[in-house]
Amino acid sequence: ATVQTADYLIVGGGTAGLVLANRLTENPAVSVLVLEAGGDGLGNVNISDYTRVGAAWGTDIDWQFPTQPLYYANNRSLGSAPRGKVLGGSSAINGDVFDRGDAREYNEWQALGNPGWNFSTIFPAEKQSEKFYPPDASDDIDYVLDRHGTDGKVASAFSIAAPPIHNDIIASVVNAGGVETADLEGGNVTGIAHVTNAKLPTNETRSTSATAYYFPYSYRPNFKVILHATATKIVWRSTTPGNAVAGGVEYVDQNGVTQSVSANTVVLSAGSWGSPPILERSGIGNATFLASLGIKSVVDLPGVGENLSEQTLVPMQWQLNTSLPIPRSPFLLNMESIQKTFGPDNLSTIESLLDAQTTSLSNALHEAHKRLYQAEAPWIEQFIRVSTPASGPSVLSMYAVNLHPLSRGYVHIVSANGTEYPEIQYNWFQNPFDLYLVAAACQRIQKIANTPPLSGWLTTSIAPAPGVTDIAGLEEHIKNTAIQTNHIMGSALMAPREDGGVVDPDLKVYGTKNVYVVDASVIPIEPAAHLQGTVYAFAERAAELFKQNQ
Ligand SMILES: Cc1cc2nc3c(=O)[nH]c(=O)nc-3n(C[C@H](O)[C@H](O)[C@H](O)COP(=O)(O)OP(=O)(O)OC[C@H]3O[C@@H](n4cnc5c(N)ncnc54)[C@H](O)[C@@H]3O)c2cc1C
Repeated sequence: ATVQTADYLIVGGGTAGLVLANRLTENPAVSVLVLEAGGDGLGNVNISDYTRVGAAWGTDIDWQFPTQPLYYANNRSLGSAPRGKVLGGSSAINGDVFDRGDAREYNEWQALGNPGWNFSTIFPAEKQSEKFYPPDASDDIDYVLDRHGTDGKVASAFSIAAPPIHNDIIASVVNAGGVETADLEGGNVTGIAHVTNAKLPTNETRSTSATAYYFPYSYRPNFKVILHATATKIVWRSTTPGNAVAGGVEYVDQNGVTQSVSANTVVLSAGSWGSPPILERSGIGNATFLASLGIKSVVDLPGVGENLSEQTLVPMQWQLNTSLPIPRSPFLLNMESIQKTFGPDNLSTIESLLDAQTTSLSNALHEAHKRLYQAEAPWIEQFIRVSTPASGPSVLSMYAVNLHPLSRGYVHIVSANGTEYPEIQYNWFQNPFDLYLVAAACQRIQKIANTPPLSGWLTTSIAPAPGVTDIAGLEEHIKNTAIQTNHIMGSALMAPREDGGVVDPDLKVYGTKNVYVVDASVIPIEPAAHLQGTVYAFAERAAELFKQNQ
């Protein structure tokens, strides 16, 4: 086997991994080696054309992770779930929405026992990651420049001009008691506004972590990437209890041959379904579970693979009375608190459901969610777009997204075999709070749709069927139609060890001397946003920490 060495070995050249690799290699004295299971993706139009959302799913640049049937949603199967298997990772195949979370959410990262992780450190990291291109005045899209970064690496811009119906959608949200905001960035994510894409407007191509953080810097001699290299497990130099030392990583190359690389520091950036399985195969996880698979325990860490969080998305759609001359409009996002969703007089049932601890959510996370509620943090997103099929009238979609689900799933290996898919269970709606909340969110969307001037555009409801307006009927609609946002996180939680944590605030895995996780799996509280903007900011801040600790 070929042996290469580096100061830092980063497993996964995805969204977070390439940010860290880029920032560390700014110092020519530091060498970084990235192992990426996929290829470079160069020339793949399903990556570069950001409007082709979904075209890459099910192809060779998608992992196509199998998922378990949803026990609490009529045992429905979602089949396989997409994750990017290519340089850039999921930033290369995602929906390309680019936005960030609320200050109240980032401050809860710190309140959970992670000093230094709060809005005052994340906001500068957000700006550091972004290069914002303001829209033309003729596009009729508001923004606030100082909420954006203008000097960072990920290009962001609004997509095409908004059609006139958008002003009526905004007016109906306001008429139904909501608020309009000029720009959802900057830490107060409340109200309705347009949202940017990660794209370079000069040539209308997608900005990924590979186009932003790798390709322009691949000339650096200290920044090496091995493609088609699937890491299987950590190779230990010593397994002294409480202080295990990694010597490197084993991987399978494109010919199926096992190779190894050595490094002073091992960083897992293989994503929320990629990093926990590598830890488990390396002996880090629930010791009893690992013993059942014949794996010797190195660190007994029951939080590994647990606490998997995924925001659900429920379709609410109406037929328009006209066919608009656009295939699809840009996205509008309306972010609202639970108090807004229910109205002030209808909170008692949801409060008692929120108080009940019925899931595997740790007490610390449960308390954090209660504080978010008290602070009236954004909790429900309405993800809004108008699209026009090849024939027939246009369709208004106002998806209901639960930003802070209490139900938690898991990802665990099924054998010690390094390339076998893990078992993934989302566990949606295990906690009745989630189902009831989303049903009320659907009613809130129906109220907005029935409010002028938007109501004047709409004919029949497509989803759910016309007349389904009561909580019970909407709960069935939710169970039968909820799909992923693909914002998975939390499966290698940054939290105190006694609260199910896997990494400490320096992102170091408990019980090890030199193993870290830097990807969405450590993020402890969901942002009121689509996840990539937060992952970029998180990884920028992680890189700062690594540099400080060098
Ligand atoms: C279909 C889809 C749509 C989405 N839509 C949006 C959206 O519109 N807006 C938004 O903000 N967010 C969106 N997201 C979420 C966002 O893209 C992710 O949260 C984010 O990219 C995750 O970053 P990450 O670094 O944790 O993982 P990833 O970017 O997935 O990186 C993990 C990397 O590790 C590699 N890897 C995994 N295992 C191994 C191994 N064993 N050996 C070597 N390499 C390995 C993978 O190939 C990949 O390159 C979407 C995600 C998906 C999948």
